[in-house]
Amino acid sequence: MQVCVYYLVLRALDTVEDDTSLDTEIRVPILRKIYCHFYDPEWHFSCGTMAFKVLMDQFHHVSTAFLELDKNYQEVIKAITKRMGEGMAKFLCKEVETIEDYNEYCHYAAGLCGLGLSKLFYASGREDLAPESLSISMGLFLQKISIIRDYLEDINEVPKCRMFWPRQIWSKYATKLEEFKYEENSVKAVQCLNEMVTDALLHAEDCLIYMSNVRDPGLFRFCAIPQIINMGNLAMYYNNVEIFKGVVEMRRGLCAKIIDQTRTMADVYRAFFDFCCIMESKVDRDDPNASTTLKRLESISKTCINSGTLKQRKFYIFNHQPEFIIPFLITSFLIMLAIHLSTKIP
Ligand SMILES: CC(C)=CCC/C(C)=C/CC/C(C)=C/COP(=O)(O)OP(=O)(O)O
Repeated sequence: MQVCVYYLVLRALDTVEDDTSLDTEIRVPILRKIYCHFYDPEWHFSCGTMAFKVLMDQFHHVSTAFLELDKNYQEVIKAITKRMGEGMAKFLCKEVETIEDYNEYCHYAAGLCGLGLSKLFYASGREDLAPESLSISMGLFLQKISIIRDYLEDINEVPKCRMFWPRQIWSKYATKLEEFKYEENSVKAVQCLNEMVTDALLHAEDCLIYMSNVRDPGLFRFCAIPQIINMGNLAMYYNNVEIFKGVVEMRRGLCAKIIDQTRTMADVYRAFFDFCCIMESKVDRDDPNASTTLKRLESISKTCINSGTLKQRKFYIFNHQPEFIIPFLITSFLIMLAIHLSTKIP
């Protein structure tokens, strides 16, 4: 229940932050003060679209549920919402220029979410309190991959584009971030993408340490499944020009397999190791960041190998093969059946 309320509260913050149809001057005070409205069951603020609009229009359900939580949980949720709202408000008025800004923005948008979750796990008595920096890395790793994936959506946002890729990185490859949308800039766009992926890889090892310390099986799956999907997405985005053309998403079958088969830390090491191998195989030696990328991948792979748990290797690597073969076999069978039946019918 506490995680559900926490999610809805943070989703409300995100909805206010994302609604570019509202002026910054309107959104900033809402972001800064939303935590005060948890105590006012009448409060709501109409913004966002679809399910997010329903959430905002009927926010009283969230505040009612919030007030039913234990005081310990309320304090954690309130404190994180306050800090996150402040940070998001800061970045509505400021561009992400440097890598330091990028890390700071991701800290507010997701690092704090990780910190709050660790505090909720601790308050529930199911976990020890995780070190802050590891909790923050769990959020940063997810957030950075989300920012990489959303390049096109953010740049095409109306009425005003949004830019979370740091200028310090993209300015090495373009004079304007939107240049990456155009086919003729594909080579530079992919080089920039690869640098963004290489930067995100910095958080993978912290995530492995964090997850290796989670004891409760339910909480472990809650943490591990999104991180494996995240690492798989990162492998898919690396060196992939499609990021600049539309949505690139992991196949649902592979997501389902991850959800179904993730139980222990050995499953996480195996997945991270396989996705590192996939990325390694995609590194173009002429890429300006190739050696840094390879170094980071090697370091993550070593952590997985040193865990001593990699028995069933290449679990995710070869899996696309059967998924390709099955539709092929079904089609072949249907064709043969059709031929057979056509010879029987006079
Ligand atoms: C300790 C621990 C378990 C930490 C995890 C912290 C956590 C869940 C951070 C959220 C990160 C993230 C990418 C949110 C956006 O989701 P989205 O893809 O729905 O984003 P969007 O709709 O805003 O694009």
